Amino acid sequence: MSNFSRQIRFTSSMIRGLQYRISRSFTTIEGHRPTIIHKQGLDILHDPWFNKGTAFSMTERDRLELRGLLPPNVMSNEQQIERFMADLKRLELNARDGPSDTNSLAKWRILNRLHDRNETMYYKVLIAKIEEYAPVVYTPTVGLVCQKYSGLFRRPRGMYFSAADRGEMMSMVYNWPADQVDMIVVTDGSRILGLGDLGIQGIGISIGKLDLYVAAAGINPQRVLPIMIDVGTNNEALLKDPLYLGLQQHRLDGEEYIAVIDEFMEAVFTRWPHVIVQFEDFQSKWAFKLLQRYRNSYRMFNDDVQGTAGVAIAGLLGAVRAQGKPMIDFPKQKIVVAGAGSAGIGVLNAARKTMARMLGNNELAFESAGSQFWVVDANGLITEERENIDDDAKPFARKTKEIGRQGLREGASLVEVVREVKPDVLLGLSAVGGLFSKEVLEALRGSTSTRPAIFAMSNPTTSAECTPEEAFSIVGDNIIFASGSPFSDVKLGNGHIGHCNQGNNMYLFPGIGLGTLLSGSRVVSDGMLQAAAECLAAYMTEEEVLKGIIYPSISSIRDITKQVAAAVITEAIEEDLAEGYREMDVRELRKLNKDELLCYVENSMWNPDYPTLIYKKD
Ligand SMILES: NC(=O)c1ccc[n+]([C@@H]2O[C@H](COP(=O)([O-])OP(=O)(O)OC[C@H]3O[C@@H](n4cnc5c(N)ncnc54)[C@H](O)[C@@H]3O)[C@@H](O)[C@H]2O)c1
Ligand SMILES: O=C(O)C[C@H](O)C(=O)O
Ligand SMILES: [Mg+2]
Repeated sequence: MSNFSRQIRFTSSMIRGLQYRISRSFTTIEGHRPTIIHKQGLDILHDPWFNKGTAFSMTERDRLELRGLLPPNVMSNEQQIERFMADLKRLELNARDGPSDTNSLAKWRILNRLHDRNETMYYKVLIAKIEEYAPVVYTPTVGLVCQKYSGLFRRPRGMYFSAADRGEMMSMVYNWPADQVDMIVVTDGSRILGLGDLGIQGIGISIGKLDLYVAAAGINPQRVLPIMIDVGTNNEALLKDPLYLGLQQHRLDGEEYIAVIDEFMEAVFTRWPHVIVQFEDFQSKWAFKLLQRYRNSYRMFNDDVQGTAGVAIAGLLGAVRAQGKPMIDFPKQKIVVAGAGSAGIGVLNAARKTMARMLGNNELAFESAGSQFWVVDANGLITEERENIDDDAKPFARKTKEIGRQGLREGASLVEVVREVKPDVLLGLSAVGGLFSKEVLEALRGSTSTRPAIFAMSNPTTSAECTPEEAFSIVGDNIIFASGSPFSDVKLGNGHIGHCNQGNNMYLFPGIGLGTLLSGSRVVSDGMLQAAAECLAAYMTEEEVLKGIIYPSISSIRDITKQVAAAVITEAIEEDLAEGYREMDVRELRKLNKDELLCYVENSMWNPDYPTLIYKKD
């Protein structure tokens, strides 16, 4: 559409200006160029990208034929937000007993309606109050939203490709109005958080992830696209629900399934050759296969496999430092992992590689690193005796002889494994709420570590393997604790605080996406992912980790994302993958020193400021 192309042209010239500024100084003052639009009056007020509501100045109201269409008192940005927040604050006052599902959903509705009518203000609120509202637009409330999506759906957001669209996708992509899309988050709804198959309703997770792309990575909201690929659902309740909005058929499988995803990938990359596609919440069965299928030919990554792995590595290294040891001691950690799905296996592979690198990066080192992990799934401890073992889990199956010596056996329960292994780290990616029961946590008291670490990473809150209260009260005040969904810190008896870190892939995926975009790399390489993880690990100071703070606060997510993106770009340049982005071609990119690169990243981030609007006839 012409609006979009105009916007894009302006952004290009802004980047040119930016290059100039980078060469002159490192200030980040963004000149606000006007935006030319081709609509007037009510059409503007009904367009969430241009609507400023009561904040339209009188001159703009005259210029855009808005006079009389709004109440006369022009509000400042601050007043506008204050008026909006009043609704949300009322809800908070009504929720004295803590957040209830009804209350969280009510907050989501209020924010979602704002998103529908005024994008700039929505992101202004989200960025300014990310600590308060990430739990509403992202985990845990987004889980609830997905569970109820068929009922909550009002206005469409994003695109739906279904099994019924086979053969049509190449033309369907042109129904999306934007000529430029930077970031797609796609799901098939088959494993939404720890809530299982939610079919088409899983689109909520793509929307939530992209909200973080805008808020944390400053991706322009006009260039993000949430996508749901509806290949059916195996959720019997949804199949029977007459109000379910998706295809009421069982999921496609095998070649038929792959054909749909192949067609989708070809279609989106034909229309937007530079887009980055993040795969989200695909059941493990497909997560790895699709990643292997596409990662060398498309700009894509799987957040659950690769983003989670990096966040876990950063946390695991933080836990080593919190024990007062150097990171290089990581290969000595004994790690029990509960869950061998896309997330668990992703973490295991990355942790093993990291250990192997520290041990000398040879075959022997890789073998030796493998012996630091004990993996427990729904059928207990995984050993070489396991029948029909998944190829992805096979490298982590324990040898029968070895575990015999440890007093363990195939299928041993989690509590038995923890009791016998006495691990330094207990990490859960099982999607089973409460899996780290009193018995399991009591067994962890026998850990040989001075500061055992517990990662209850499953989402949403109801799927967390344990709460921080349970962990601190049963295992002890000295533990390190992280959970996937947010929990409050715990007050410990001695007046100290038991820190509840949020170990969530939100600390990496926005930076991986932004870094890939700005580097112009055609693929997301292992090295780029590793650089992202190392950057997050290095973000925490010695003082913080010794206090048990191994992940940053979400309030600094924009800064973390900037650093991660710069690390990803640097690695892409080093691996000769970078091709540059728009006017910042790779030669220019190579010339930037570290500070200049950070400045370039920051200047490339979209900020939620109302642009001056100028009307021009189409
Ligand atoms: N914190 C994060 O950033 C993050 C990132 C990705 C995924 N996750 C969470 O991880 C969870 C798992 O995701 P996934 O894609 O790997 O799911 P999945 O369903 O593929 O895997 C779950 C695994 O847990 C195992 N399991 C089930 N019951 C168990 C039990 N009683 N004891 C031990 N293991 C058991 C299953 O056998 C399977 O191996 C989800 O809740 C998801 O929200 C969190
Ligand atoms: O969505 C999240 O909060 C993290 C992760 O991607 C998950 O699937 O749980
Ligand atoms: Mg996910």
